[in-house]
Amino acid sequence: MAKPISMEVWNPSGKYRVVSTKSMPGARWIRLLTDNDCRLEICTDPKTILSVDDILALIGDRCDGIIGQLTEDWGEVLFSALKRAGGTAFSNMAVGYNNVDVEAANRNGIAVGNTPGVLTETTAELAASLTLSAARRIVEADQFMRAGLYEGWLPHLFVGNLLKGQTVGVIGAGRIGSAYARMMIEGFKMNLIYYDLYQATRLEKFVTAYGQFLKANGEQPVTWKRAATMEDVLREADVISLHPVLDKTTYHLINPERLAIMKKEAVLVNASRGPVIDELALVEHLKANPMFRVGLDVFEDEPYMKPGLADMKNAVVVPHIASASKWTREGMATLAALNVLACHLQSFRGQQLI
Ligand SMILES: NC(=O)C1=CN([C@@H]2O[C@H](COP(=O)(O)OP(=O)(O)OC[C@H]3O[C@@H](n4cnc5c(N)ncnc54)[C@H](O)[C@@H]3O)[C@@H](O)[C@H]2O)C=CC1
Ligand SMILES: O=C(O)C(=O)CO
Repeated sequence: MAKPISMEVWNPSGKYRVVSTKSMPGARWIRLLTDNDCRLEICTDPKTILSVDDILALIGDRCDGIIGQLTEDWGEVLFSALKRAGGTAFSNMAVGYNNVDVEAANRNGIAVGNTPGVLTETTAELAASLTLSAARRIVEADQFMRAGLYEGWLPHLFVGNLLKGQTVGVIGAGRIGSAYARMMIEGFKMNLIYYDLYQATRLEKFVTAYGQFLKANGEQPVTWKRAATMEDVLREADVISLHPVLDKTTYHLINPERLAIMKKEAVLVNASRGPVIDELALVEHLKANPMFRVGLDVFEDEPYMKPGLADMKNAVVVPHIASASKWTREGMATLAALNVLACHLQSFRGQQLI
């Protein structure tokens, strides 16, 4: 087992030992735990991604509940160690839980929580930012400016794509996909085509009502369509944003065949999970189609990019920051603490947790 790693301790005399593998924004989550008789231990090791061995050392011989991160591998080894340490609750500080083996948690009697909802708008806003940056070549133009290359206005300088009146395609129209769709429809009057396993009834109603509003005001109404296949979205849309969960059905959902049917000047955005795109195939597609642009928040082998991606001018890349607003990150931390309290510490029954 790895040597014990550095910890910051809150409320040392608390009855329940709760561990957080990272420091998280805000003070509310700390207060919630310490006010509810928890001894909170926050790992302060500077290592960005903790290994399974590091986390085993954090769990130790006694741990009632633990808050972990999406970069960590939560499987049988950790859940059985948590069970042996007397723990019954784990919360991921994320909505995505593809890093968590829920069946292993169930086998070991560990309740699992995630933090949906508080990051919906923040993540959708970042997807919208990536869409605009890619469509209007913001990063390329910024680099050009800083390199002192600007000699004056030119008719062909950094010509990009107009969004208004174009079609936005959303794959995975859940909380974030629907919020993104609304931003693009309301903000840029785009038409919608979406693909999801389930019907996005509220989104459809919104687009219908907004279309009627535009028409009543003498403007071109926006439209929506639920696609029968993902291929329909890829063929028809000018902008495609990916928002599904990552599981077996969405792994490499964007592959060479599907890239080939997209419009040559399409914009593809991914703020879901990296492995939803076959990143090597994407690099080849970007090389062969300079007018095809992508905005990526997530990568197949984070923190790395596949060879060649960093050289592509038609790619905008940011380091998994889609949920990085202060309000959201504090909300995620608060939800994670509540998950541990609500799932595990039954003795708090009847207490006001918020
Ligand atoms: N980049 C970032 O920082 C963030 C990334 N995420 C990612 O976004 C994902 C979505 O989050 P939410 O919208 O809150 O979840 P959600 O559960 O509301 O939406 C996911 C949608 O994907 C759909 N879906 C599942 N399998 C599909 C398939 N094979 N084809 C098409 N659609 C499919 C579901 O039916 C659902 O509507 C998370 O699982 C997470 O991985 C979430 C937050 C921040
Ligand atoms: O919540 C998630 O799933 C993330 O990716 C973190 O923002």
